[in-house]
Amino acid sequence: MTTNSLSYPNSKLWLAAIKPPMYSVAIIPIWVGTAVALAETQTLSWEIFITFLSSAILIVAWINLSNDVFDSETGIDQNKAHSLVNLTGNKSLIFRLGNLFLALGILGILAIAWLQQDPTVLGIVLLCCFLGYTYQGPPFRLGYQGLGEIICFICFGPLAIAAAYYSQTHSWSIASLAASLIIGISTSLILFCSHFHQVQDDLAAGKRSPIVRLGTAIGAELLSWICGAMFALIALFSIWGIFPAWTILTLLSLPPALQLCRHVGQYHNQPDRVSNCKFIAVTLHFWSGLFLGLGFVLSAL
Ligand SMILES: C/C(=C\COP(=O)(O)OP(=O)(O)O)CCC[C@H](C)CCC[C@H](C)CCCC(C)C
Ligand SMILES: O=C(O)C1=CC(=O)c2ccccc2C1=O
Repeated sequence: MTTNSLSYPNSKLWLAAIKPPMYSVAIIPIWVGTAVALAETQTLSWEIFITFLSSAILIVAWINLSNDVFDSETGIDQNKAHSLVNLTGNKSLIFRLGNLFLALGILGILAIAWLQQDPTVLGIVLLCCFLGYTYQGPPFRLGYQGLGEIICFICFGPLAIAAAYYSQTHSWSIASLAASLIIGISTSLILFCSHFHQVQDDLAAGKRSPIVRLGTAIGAELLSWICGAMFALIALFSIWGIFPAWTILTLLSLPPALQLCRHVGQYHNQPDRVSNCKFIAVTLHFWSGLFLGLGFVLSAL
């Protein structure tokens, strides 16, 4: 088996660089927006759903590849063996590959806009891509000011879910807006958790992530409050009748939420031990999003 200078098998480094579980952030908002549309209209265009899903995956691939490119320019990824730029030693290849994914992703959304003779979805997705660029690309690099979580919330929550819902219905809805708040929170939690183990590297590169600003102890406490608020919102939206009763299924994702809060609470200041918390947050995002969408689909039957 091929190994690198740190004696990690190269296959593991490549998997860590490609981050397959992270593509949950592309799938879930399209699934939830489409599920709300199905529940409200009893109709579903599979063609639009599959095209939107493929485009979202390609766009998230672009944001990840370009993140490695832009981070290689600021030096923040110097110690990150699983950066695609460090692994290949070819920044321009990763940049061009990322741009190809972006172009293909936008092409899929263009096809939806052309098919429906309506540019609304295209406009929303282009706005997402621009905001995603401002997170990491020059001259903005807003992630370095600690603004990543807000951008993430807006893009993967209200914007992505409104676009997925609109692509099916050509209208807007309160339920889809409420669902987007839940998905926006759970997606931002992933980014928030990804900063706990990177405080030293972030400080050295001048990146003032929320965890650099707050410290790991307050960050861990805030994480528990945000998780609590997320489940409280789900319960309130169900009680108020904005969500159908079946969405109570989302409570089945409480175990990963509890695991995440306990794990970060215990190890917030131990980078080696807390480094996997991002993937517990992905598990929470995946299951809560899956059950939330399922709740809407079941209510349509
Ligand atoms: C690449 C992202 C985070 C990595 O951040 P960081 O540099 O701290 O981590 P590493 O240590 O791994 O280098 C994700 C950033 C997401 C961004 C804030 C918002 C992106 C918006 C998307 C373009 C929206 C896609 C919408 C689609 C689902 C229709
Ligand atoms: O590599 C990462 O840490 C992340 C990649 C990514 O695409 C994403 C998307 C939405 C929220 C968080 C994250 C990451 O943390």
